[in-house]
Amino acid sequence: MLNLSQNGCSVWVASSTELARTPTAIALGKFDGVHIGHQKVIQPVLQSARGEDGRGTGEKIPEGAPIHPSQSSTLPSSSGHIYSTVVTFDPHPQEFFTGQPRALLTPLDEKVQQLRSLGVEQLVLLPFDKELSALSPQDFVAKILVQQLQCQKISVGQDFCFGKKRMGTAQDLQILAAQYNIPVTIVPLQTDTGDLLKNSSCSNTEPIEDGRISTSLIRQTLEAGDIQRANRLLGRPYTLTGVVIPGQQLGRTIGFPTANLQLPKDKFLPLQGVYAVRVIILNETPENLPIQNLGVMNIGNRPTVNGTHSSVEVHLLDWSGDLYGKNLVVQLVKFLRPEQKFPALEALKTQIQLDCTVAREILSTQC
Ligand SMILES: Nc1ncnc2c1ncn2[C@@H]1O[C@H](COP(=O)(O)OP(=O)(O)OP(=O)(O)O)[C@@H](O)[C@H]1O
Ligand SMILES: Cc1cc2nc3c(=O)[nH]c(=O)nc-3n(C[C@H](O)[C@H](O)[C@H](O)CO)c2cc1C
Repeated sequence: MLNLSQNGCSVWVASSTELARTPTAIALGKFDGVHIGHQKVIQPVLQSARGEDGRGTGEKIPEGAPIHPSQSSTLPSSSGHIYSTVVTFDPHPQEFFTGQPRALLTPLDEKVQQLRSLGVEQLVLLPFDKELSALSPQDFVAKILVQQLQCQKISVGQDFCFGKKRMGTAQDLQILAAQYNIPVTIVPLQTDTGDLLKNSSCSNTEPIEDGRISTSLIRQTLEAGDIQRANRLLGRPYTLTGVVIPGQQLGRTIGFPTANLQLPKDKFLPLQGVYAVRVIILNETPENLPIQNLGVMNIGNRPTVNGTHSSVEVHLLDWSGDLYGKNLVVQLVKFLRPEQKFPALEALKTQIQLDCTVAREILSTQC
């Protein structure tokens, strides 16, 4: 088990049910993106851990309290505390069935950060393998949720499916869990009303998409470069988080040094091209408030300089200094243009200058 801790707040990440802290209030799902639909599913388990629904005492575990991993096997909590827990699958079931690695909106570290900011105490990663995928819905509830995780309450989205061949529905879960006196909240699917309203005023020959907020919709939206919509569906900006690595030291020669980001290899990338972004340089000292900078980012192969591989690089406006080895959080705000091959570096330089002007204008008006 891995304890990721920052500012005294911890999310316990248990890679097996034996390592989980119990009893639990469980939000079940894949939760890639931790978007606003996911957040609604997670909400009820936070309430129960706070004791607002009469289950559990709501007794607070001191933030960052050191818990030794050897103490952490399904210990019933002596305080009566119910751990707000997200239970998910690792690898993503689709990756298991197809054998193809799947790019994620929120790779593990980012998912943990997002869950922490919502107030989740524990993330349990169920190893998705042949054995787990063959469990019947009845066995999944009895063995994993009840026996191993000592679940007191469950929350799922309306389209949740589980067990062998995805046979079990959210309603089945409700019926099965009722046998153990465990209440199940089924959260209705959230829709993107902003776009539904827009669609309803469009010509009626266009297919009206149902606007259901989903990981796939956000991936499509990012692939199309519609960052504003993706951010609305996520309930926060889509971010690329990584460490700055050295490149060919070319950027500085054209007056635009760029921090090259190394991202988790399973991070989902949006449409290639140039973006207006905000950049947080993560401090080594957590007491200091992180500083937010304005910037421009390019995702692409840099055809003008005969680049051989795709890179993600950011130029910070009105900033100078050394970023090598630092961790940056890049928040995407708006797609500006596709990447182009310029006949000469001078033309690229003129274009980047223009990109900076446009980005400055956008970033001064949009969040
Ligand atoms: N405004 C700025 N924005 C981004 N990086 C900056 C800025 N000012 C200074 N730097 C520093 O300069 C480095 C980038 O310089 P430069 O682009 O010349 O070389 P590089 O890292 O080898 O990248 P590339 O291969 O893209 O040229 C950054 O990693 C950072 O340490
Ligand atoms: C805002 C911005 C826009 C860029 N646009 C392009 C582009 O259109 N074509 C290209 O080949 N490289 C582009 N680059 C990458 C550029 O070639 C690279 O930063 C330098 O050559 C240094 O590696 C861009 C970089 C930035 C920061």
